Amino acid sequence: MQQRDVDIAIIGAGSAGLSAWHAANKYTDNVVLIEEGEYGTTCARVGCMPSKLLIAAAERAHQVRDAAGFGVEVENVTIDGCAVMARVKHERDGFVDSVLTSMQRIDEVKRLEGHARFIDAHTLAVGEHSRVRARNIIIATGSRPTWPGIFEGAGDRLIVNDDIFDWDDLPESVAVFGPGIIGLELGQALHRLGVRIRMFGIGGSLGPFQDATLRDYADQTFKAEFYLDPDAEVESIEREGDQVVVTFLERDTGQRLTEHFDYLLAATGRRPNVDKLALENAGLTLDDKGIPSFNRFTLQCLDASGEPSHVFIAGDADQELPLLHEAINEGRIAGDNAGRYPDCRVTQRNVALAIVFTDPQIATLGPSRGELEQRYGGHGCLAVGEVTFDKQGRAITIRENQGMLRLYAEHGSGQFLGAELFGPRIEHMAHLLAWALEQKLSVSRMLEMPFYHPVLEEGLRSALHDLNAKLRKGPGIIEHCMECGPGD
Ligand SMILES: Cc1cc2nc3c(=O)[nH]c(=O)nc-3n(C[C@H](O)[C@H](O)[C@H](O)COP(=O)(O)OP(=O)(O)OC[C@H]3O[C@@H](n4cnc5c(N)ncnc54)[C@H](O)[C@@H]3O)c2cc1C
Ligand SMILES: NC(=O)c1ccc[n+]([C@@H]2O[C@H](COP(=O)([O-])OP(=O)(O)OC[C@H]3O[C@@H](n4cnc5c(N)ncnc54)[C@H](O)[C@@H]3O)[C@@H](O)[C@H]2O)c1
Repeated sequence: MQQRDVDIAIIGAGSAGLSAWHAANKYTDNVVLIEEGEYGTTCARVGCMPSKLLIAAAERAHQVRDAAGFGVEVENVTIDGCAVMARVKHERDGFVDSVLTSMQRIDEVKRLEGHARFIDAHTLAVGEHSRVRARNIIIATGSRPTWPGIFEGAGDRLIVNDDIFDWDDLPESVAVFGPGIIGLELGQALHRLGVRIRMFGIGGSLGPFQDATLRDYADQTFKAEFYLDPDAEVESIEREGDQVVVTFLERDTGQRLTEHFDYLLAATGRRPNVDKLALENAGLTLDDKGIPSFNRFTLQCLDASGEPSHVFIAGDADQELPLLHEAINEGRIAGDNAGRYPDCRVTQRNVALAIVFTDPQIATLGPSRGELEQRYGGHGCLAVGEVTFDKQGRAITIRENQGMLRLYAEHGSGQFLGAELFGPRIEHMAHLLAWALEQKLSVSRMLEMPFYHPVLEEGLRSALHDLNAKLRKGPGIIEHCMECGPGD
């Protein structure tokens, strides 16, 4: 049994762990990075990057098929599933390689391979081979997919996102369970690549939407493209030969259908990897899901008496905002504070920003609609402005005139509070709005910003006009805005 004494031990060499490692190394070179699985990060291996590669192929297929709408005839569009997957895997391997190359800068003696668990508040066991005693510990263990027991009926035809990126060819059919972020992104991409899909949800929830108006709009939009039932009645899931047999009531007809699929994709949420850390030995306060309670500005976990401890948590492991940029920011804050401990600094956190790479794209920024309702709704202080893209000029020119924006602001101050967005190329507009939110701009001030013509952001300007009118700080757009160009 190897015994190590270190200043800082980091559990997990994912995006949060690597970011923590770089920050902590500015304070001490006695840091150890512990990893139980493959190096390369979830983001590069099975998350953000391969999913966006698959989506990019699907977008191209969709554009080619849609070309006829512009008078451009493309005949015999075929999808070569093997070529699609070969590109996904080739580019994915490139992203993983770049992570592995940067990891080579970490001295081998500073890495430990094996599963880490707490022996006591300052001691970790790593596999059966090492014990690490650390002044500070950073938990950066990420998350993993989770699914209900009924899916087990699918046997080894039950897959998660990781499995898709191992395929050599595209299958004929997939039953997608969970119209959340992963389900919508991957399900729509598979559909556009010619895979027969049905998408089943539970309780009506769809993507990250909290705004019911927007959720209904998006539901109708996606439903027009592929079979989607966010509140599905699935009666059974069974295995038959090499296939999964799903019996369900069809959304519009209520008819009982039994269909065969090659796979069942479970996209029903992720759980943080904190359940196998023996946290009961760490002397921390745990919440009702077994996740350490922590301060989001220092990333410090609370000890059993509720005081800031020497243990930190970052990335998907804390489940607060399971997104890549948050994992990196949190890793940096945790690494920095572990290095400074006990003189930990409170760090400014960015406004929440999340983008879903469906078509139309989805984005949320600022506090959720639920939080805003709680803070402002009951007092009649929340104003909502909206616009649809149906008649928006630029969106019509590119045949992407589907979508709706819902923007929120505070009555009185007129301050912009956040938004839920669904529309063409929303990733860019979401950044503009997140930056405006960071700057604490009022809606009137945002309307003073330059808007080019003809661009999708003119749709945003219309939503801002509507919001400003709801705030009673300016006129709404009654008909077409005379100051604007056509199709604002
Ligand atoms: C399909 C998919 C698509 C996504 N797309 C996006 C996107 O477009 N944009 C975006 O912002 N986010 C996206 N995400 C989310 C993003 O990938 C995660 O938020 C991010 O990768 C989390 O990083 P992390 O460091 O917390 O976890 P990870 O990168 O998973 O690292 C955790 C590491 O800890 C290790 N570990 C766990 N337990 C132990 C232990 N006990 N001992 C030792 N090691 C351990 C694991 O093996 C793992 O390597 C996506 C996720 C998925 C699944
Ligand atoms: N573009 C991005 O930034 C991106 C992309 C992918 C993943 N992610 C991250 O990964 C996280 C996890 O994504 P996810 O899609 O797995 O989780 P999610 O929470 O977004 O969605 C899970 C969905 O599954 C549904 N569901 C739950 N149980 C079900 C059941 N029994 N049958 C049918 N549906 C069921 C839920 O109602 C929900 O709609 C996200 O929260 C996000 O932070 C981000």
